[in-house]
Amino acid sequence: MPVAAGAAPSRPRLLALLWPFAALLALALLLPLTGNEYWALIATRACIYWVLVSGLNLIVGFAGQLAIGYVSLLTVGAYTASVLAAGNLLEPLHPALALAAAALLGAVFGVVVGLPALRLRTFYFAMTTLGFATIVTQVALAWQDVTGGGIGITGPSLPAPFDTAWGFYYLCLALAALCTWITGNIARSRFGRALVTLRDAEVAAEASGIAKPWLLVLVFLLAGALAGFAGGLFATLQTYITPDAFTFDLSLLFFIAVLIGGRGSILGPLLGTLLLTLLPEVAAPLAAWSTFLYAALLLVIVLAIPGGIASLIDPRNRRKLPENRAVIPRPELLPALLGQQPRHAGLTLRDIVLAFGGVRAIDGLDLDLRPGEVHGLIGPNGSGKTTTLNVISGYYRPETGGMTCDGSPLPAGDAVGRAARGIARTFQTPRVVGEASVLENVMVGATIEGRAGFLEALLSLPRQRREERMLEDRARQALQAVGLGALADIRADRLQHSELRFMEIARALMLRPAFLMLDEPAAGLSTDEIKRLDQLIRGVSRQGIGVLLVEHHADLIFEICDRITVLNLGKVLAAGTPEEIRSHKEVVSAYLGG
Ligand SMILES: Nc1ncnc2c1ncn2[C@@H]1O[C@H](COP(=O)(O)OP(=O)(O)OP(=O)(O)O)[C@@H](O)[C@H]1O
Repeated sequence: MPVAAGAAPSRPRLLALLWPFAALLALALLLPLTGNEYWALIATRACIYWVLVSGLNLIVGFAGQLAIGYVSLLTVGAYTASVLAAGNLLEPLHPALALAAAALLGAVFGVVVGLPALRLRTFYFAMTTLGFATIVTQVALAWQDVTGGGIGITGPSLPAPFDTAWGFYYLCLALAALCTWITGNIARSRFGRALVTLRDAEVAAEASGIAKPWLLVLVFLLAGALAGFAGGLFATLQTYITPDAFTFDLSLLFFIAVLIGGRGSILGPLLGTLLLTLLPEVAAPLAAWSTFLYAALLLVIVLAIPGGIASLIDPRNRRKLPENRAVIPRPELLPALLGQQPRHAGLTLRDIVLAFGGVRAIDGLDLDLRPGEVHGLIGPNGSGKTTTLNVISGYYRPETGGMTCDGSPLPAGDAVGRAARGIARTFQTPRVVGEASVLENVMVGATIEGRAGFLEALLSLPRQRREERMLEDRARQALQAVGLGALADIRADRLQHSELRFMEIARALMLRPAFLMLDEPAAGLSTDEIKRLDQLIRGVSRQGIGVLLVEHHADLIFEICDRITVLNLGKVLAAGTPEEIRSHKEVVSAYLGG
């Protein structure tokens, strides 16, 4: 039921997805029937918090960035709106314009706060967001002429019909609903899937051509604008603000609302925000203990339900899976999925050298990968096979040597650019997003084909919806082809190891690649599964795709490869057809044995 990052759902699934939101909205619309203005105040506050948390959710819950000090953007928005409406800096602005300016400044500061995330990891980034929150509060205190310093400043007051408790409540409710809709749209778009893939499987995201900096900047812009706007609304609700209103507790509330809600969900954090806003009211005598209550609630959720509220309400967790299921690929579906590759010049490596400290992992390697051929790369452990794959896919930058792809140079060390050159890969240990469905994981493979921009995704415009439908159809086709069609809507972390290997192949095929590099795809597979993998790889190469196969299963290698390169201590020990390799004396004694 949570709106997880993912594919455009079919109609019954859409209804299942939407009814909790519709029920919450119906309850919220009926709230004025209570006639109790105190509830109007609490519910308005919950709506305003959600405007902020909905954006923060994309950063924390989807992108996995620990932005703890997000109260700073609420502060920036609240002061911007108040100062501009009061005319302390310029001529007084209309409150609506002051709120718009708060969103604008929030967006700018959102990016400023977010930029360190491009370089810093987890806790270091969390610390910078906290540092920023302190700076903003100090500026609000010190800039007395404008902000009123410790004495504070009057918040904007909106004109009729928003100048009554219920009038303002309806405005905030409409804005909260709008935020739910737009962030849900992002979550279900290629941008949402890209965010969770960057969070859980960064190398797989890069291999699919997903560029982290741009994506994060867009999300920081959006989340900052929402937080700034929420700040303006907060100042309106409070009618008067001082720096004390923006406590660390409040920042903690926003952050914990996302965590207890669950990562990669919209409904979970929405319920988390409601819970945390209502909790101090229900337990009013414990108000002084609110930080303690938040921390205790967080501990209970983390220990008892690590996936948060979202995991409790996610139907993909409950659907029973057949016990003795088998992956039966259908290579006959590959022509429709992949089309026929146009003839191209292949992929070449010349004189590649790469050393790690004193270890020459690759030492003068030449390799030619031709279209429509399966090229085996074999050798003992530590001979440089995976390193070769990482050099081709741009993760490692060789010290010397050059590469070309289809006749033009392949720049070293550009992992994100490989997808656009038609180079796809799988990993020795499958890199997947466990909390996303199998279908969503596979759809990530064709992220770079999306033409609809962030704004189109935000508003779910026709081109965006059309592309999503096409992408979902193709991903289902790819899953049928590798034999996982029946598991498309299951969470990936419920799959067996062998199924994950086939899922990674489906994700790579989504790119309709010119070259496919498979890193030990048969590892952990049963004999039957290896036979089926064999059929699948042959099917792929028949479509004109050049396959580079790194493998330890000699039977598979000699069965399907057109050419084989044998590495030893980073050097080519032998290269040729399977027959030539089988009768190569040094290979037999060094690697094949006997
Ligand atoms: N990131 C790294 N830092 C330091 N040394 C590394 C790194 N990656 C690989 N090596 C070293 O480079 C050599 C080649 O490693 P590589 O993983 O490419 O071998 P491989 O043939 O793929 O082995 P396996 O079959 O065990 O996967 C090894 O000696 C390994 O220890």
